[in-house]
Amino acid sequence: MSIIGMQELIPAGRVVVVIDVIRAFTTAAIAFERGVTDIACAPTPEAGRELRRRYPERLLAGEIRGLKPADFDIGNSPYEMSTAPVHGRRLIQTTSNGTRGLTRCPDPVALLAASARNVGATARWIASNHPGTPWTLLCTGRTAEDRACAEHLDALLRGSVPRAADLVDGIRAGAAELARSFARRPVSEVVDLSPDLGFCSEVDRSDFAMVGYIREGHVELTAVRS
Ligand SMILES: O=C(O)[C@H](CS(=O)(=O)O)OP(=O)(O)O
Repeated sequence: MSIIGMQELIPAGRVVVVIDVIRAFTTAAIAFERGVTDIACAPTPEAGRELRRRYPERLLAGEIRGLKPADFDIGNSPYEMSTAPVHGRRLIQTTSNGTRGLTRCPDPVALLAASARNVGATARWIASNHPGTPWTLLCTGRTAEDRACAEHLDALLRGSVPRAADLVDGIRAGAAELARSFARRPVSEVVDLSPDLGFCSEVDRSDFAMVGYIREGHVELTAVRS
């Protein structure tokens, strides 16, 4: 049982949960809530574009340095995803941290993507499907929100009852750290997280785990209710 960062090795024989609260796996959770059927996760923008050449019917979502590239259909924004016409669509998602983290897990017992939005459903899926298997929780960001989500999930998996309010405090602290770092960028590169933070802070709004299957060099996420 461990909580690790992106630089650390992932031990074999684990259920691996890749965590990205701000914003990749909050965006992915909203996509599934709105009727997306599956999400092919790419580690880089070029890999995402390559997947779109292979699957032209899919929408391409994601960011480079937090901003939507002109040739992408949707950014990495939960707010934007909450209004995009995506029902019944298949997506490709590529982001700086979250989708890259998913591809760091070569041979997990099970692979999941999580944010605060589906942390409880993630714990229930693991308890139902892999009781007794050790877990590794991979925080893809360096700021406080992923660590807070990992600690919340770790507590749930151990049978404790963590406080949602503590997780929300961690998300706010992480958002403040990110805002300070964005403020140092040139104006044209500043990312405005404010429309997204409410979505990122809604603990347990999604009632599904996002389970990943490794297919043809990428990870395919589907929403699984337990
Ligand atoms: O879009 C995001 O929130 C980040 C990119 S950045 O760190 O804000 O530039 O990507 P994610 O993979 O969602 O952490």
